Amino acid sequence: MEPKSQFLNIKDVSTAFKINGKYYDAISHINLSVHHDEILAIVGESGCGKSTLATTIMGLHDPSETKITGEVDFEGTDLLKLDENGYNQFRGAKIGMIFQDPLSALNPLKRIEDQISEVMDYHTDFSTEQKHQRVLELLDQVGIINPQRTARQFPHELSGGMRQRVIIAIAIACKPDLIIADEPTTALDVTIQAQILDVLRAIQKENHAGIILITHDLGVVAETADRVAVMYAGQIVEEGSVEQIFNQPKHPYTRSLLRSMPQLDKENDDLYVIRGNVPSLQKMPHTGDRFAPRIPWMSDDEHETEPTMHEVETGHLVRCTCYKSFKFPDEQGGASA
Ligand SMILES: Nc1ncnc2c1ncn2[C@@H]1O[C@H](COP(=O)(O)OP(=O)(O)OP(=O)(O)O)[C@@H](O)[C@H]1O
Repeated sequence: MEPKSQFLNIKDVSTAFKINGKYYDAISHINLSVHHDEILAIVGESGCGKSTLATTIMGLHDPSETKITGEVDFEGTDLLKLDENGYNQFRGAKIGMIFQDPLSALNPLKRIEDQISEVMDYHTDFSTEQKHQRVLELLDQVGIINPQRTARQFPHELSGGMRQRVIIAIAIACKPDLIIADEPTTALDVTIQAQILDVLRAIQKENHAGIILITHDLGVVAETADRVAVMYAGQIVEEGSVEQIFNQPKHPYTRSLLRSMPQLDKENDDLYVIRGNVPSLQKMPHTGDRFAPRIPWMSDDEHETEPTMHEVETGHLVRCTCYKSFKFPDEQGGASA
């Protein structure tokens, strides 16, 4: 098999929001790449900066309220240098987006066909008939049973799962190389969730797209992703293949997330609860391991002062050397959780 080529390189990207006149980093010095033919999951609790990373790549921040540094190299173009017009050449065409809430992403007053055609109006010179055919093909590709009928319908006539399929159809209409899916299944029930993830996987295979899948749900990650980046408090704390992350998790945060995940085959009466909360932007520590306050039984000298990423195996990176001595209280005897 040919090695997968990387086409998105996020280099040292930080995004800060202006709060009461001062800038605070929501994501700090992110380095990450995405390859064709892969699903890269970004996981972490709410407030870790996952969506900020997605909206930074997509150029969706108001420059008067946000300070962004670094480089987002997409097939040779630094997206962060583009103005709104420049970005519009990429969004919808080479980069597709799928958000959590399909209802608010669709126009309630327009038929599904018109909403899918719109993106082609902008990025292709298809005739009306070509667009119509493509709409039917796309609806079929995302698993809609009766594309003719759905094309004529309005969003309120569709179920949540159907609407999310339509959003995916819009996102893939121009065969983008990159699809960013931010919590695409959170609003859906479990059965529909599985179907939508199947659709995403099929599209990734068919279109050779690279997909960034943002989720807080490790079950979704295990089911869907090829590679995983774990984010905590605006930083990537661990990155690796789905097998490396699930079978040999290293960072205390990754291990804590996995321990707090309900298991299908076990009684989940006393699931692990991660102490404390993700710090707010104003309270974000700038030195030391940002996760340290939530594992207070570890002593300061077990953490690096300025934690950096360490490659523990090919493609498996972990921030801070504290992973070497980290144990949960019940693994070391004595101290209580
Ligand atoms: N426009 C903004 N102005 C100020 N702070 C913001 C803004 N957008 C996000 N934040 C803050 O940045 C941090 C990261 O938020 P973000 O939404 O990226 O996290 P997330 O991991 O995607 O969480 P969720 O899963 O809840 O969406 C949070 O502390 C959030 O409150």
